[in-house]
Amino acid sequence: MTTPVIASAHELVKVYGAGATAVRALDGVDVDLVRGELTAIMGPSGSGKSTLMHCLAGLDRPTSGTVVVDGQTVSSMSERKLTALRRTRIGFVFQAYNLVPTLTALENITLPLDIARREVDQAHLDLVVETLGLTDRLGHKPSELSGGQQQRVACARALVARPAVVFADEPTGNLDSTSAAEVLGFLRSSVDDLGQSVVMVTHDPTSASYAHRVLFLADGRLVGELRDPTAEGVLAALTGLTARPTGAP
Ligand SMILES: Nc1ncnc2c1ncn2[C@@H]1O[C@H](COP(=O)(O)OP(=O)(O)OP(=O)(O)O)[C@@H](O)[C@H]1O
Repeated sequence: MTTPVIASAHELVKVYGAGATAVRALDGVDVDLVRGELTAIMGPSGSGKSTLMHCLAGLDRPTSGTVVVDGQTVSSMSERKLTALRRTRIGFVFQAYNLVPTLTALENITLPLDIARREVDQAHLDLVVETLGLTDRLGHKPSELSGGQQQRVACARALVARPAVVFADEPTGNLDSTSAAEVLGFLRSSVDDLGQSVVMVTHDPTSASYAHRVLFLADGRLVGELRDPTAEGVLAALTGLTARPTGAP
């Protein structure tokens, strides 16, 4: 049975370093992320957004607390199982695209499936490629593509294996506003039309307004959320957060 929760954190704590220089990047985060939604994580610089995403995605181990993704307890998994989970059930989109320069767009898109020796579902590949407007760019190398096109290739690569959830870390951080709108529109339609679940870290209120739900972090804690946000609403919430005195509850 599929639950409505695709990923959850319970009493999640992440401390970097030790002693006087220790940094409590996450300070007891409890959250359920809903399947079939685009969730944005926002907050001031250093509030723990990337750390939360990395712990949820199994890229980083929490100091304490529990992370469950797609029904599996990631926080206590062996490294070998975690690698398998990341490869088969989780898709990633990074700010820097991370495409292989010597491969064509198509080869980049199918690379994770090729590495996992899984067959390409041609109909799904065609759908993803068409939705992303990449059909006539498949034979191009990354250096022959614009930044927006490269990021769309990275999105296609994340989606083609039908992961349970896609984690995107500042996916539009390097893009102009037109390309950013295309990529965000696609991430949203991958949820609305393809049934994907997507979690995205962003600094940008306009980007966050594409989400179904925005979570706000401050000082390693979840301090609020907005449903069906507007860019203005997100900006107002963020302004309230940055105006908080340091260490305020
Ligand atoms: N590997 C690390 N070692 C030590 N401290 C770290 C490490 N990674 C993050 N931190 C610290 O943990 C805190 C949270 O960092 P994190 O990168 O999660 O914040 P963020 O909200 O994503 O910030 P930004 O918006 O600037 O990217 C910060 O104080 C940061 O300096």
